[in-house]
Amino acid sequence: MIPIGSGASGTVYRTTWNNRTVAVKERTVPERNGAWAEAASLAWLGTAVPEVFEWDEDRIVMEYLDPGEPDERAAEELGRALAEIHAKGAAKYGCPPEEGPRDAWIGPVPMRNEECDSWAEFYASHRVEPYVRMAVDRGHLSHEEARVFDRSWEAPDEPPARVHGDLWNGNVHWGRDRAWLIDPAAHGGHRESDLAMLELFGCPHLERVRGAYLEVAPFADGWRDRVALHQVFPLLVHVAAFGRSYTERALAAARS
Ligand SMILES: Nc1ncnc2c1ncn2[C@@H]1O[C@H](COP(=O)(O)OP(=O)(O)OP(=O)(O)O)[C@@H](O)[C@H]1O
Repeated sequence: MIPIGSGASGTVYRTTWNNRTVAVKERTVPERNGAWAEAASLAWLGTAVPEVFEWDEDRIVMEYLDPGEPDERAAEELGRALAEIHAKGAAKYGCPPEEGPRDAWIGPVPMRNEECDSWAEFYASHRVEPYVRMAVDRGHLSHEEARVFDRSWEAPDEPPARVHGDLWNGNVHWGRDRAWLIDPAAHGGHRESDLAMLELFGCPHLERVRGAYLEVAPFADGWRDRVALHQVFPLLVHVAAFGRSYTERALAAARS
């Protein structure tokens, strides 16, 4: 077992399994449903993701992805793959991945997938309020600051998309001649959210990824003005999980 990466939830190893080279992600943090949610998310997205061969509560055995360098062609292909995934759709905003758990995780904190009739309701109830509460409880947000998040969240009415759900730069794996999506927290969501999250901490060739995406699946007018709104959720997760260094940015996004 050769360690090849680690993150919030565990360590990833390269090893041999049934005569093939695989990646095994072992959970060092006991997260109920963690492996289940990730395995179900990977299967549900089904495009540009590693194949899952086997999983149990403590580990996922999946296709090993050779490492490579970001390049423009792979970035454009990634944009088109993302459009393809989104277009697979979802039954409702907030629905869990097929055969996946309602109670999942986003990084080191819990994330609940609960069906809602509108994106605005889903976003307020399950992607904003729980993390505002968590951040306040942990002393990372004052009660006065918390009120900034007590607002309505509006994005153009679209059918729910099948979203990756945790699409920050670290969850794009640049392989040999292509890019892969790893570590999803998939659910029925708004497709603008994935692209907005990818922009949050930057991503190599982001313009290429987004350009290729929009060529296939344009967003409604005004999407640039909504990037901050979609970034409120991942920023709040950072505030709740890691503390006040993200508070000002989260507040600014919510005020925009
Ligand atoms: N299938 C794979 N093949 C090759 N390398 C992989 C594979 N899956 C993950 N890795 C490597 O392991 C690293 C950590 O993986 P991953 O993001 O899934 O872990 P994590 O603990 O969920 O991290 P975090 O929650 O902090 O994002 C990745 O950045 C990547 O370099």
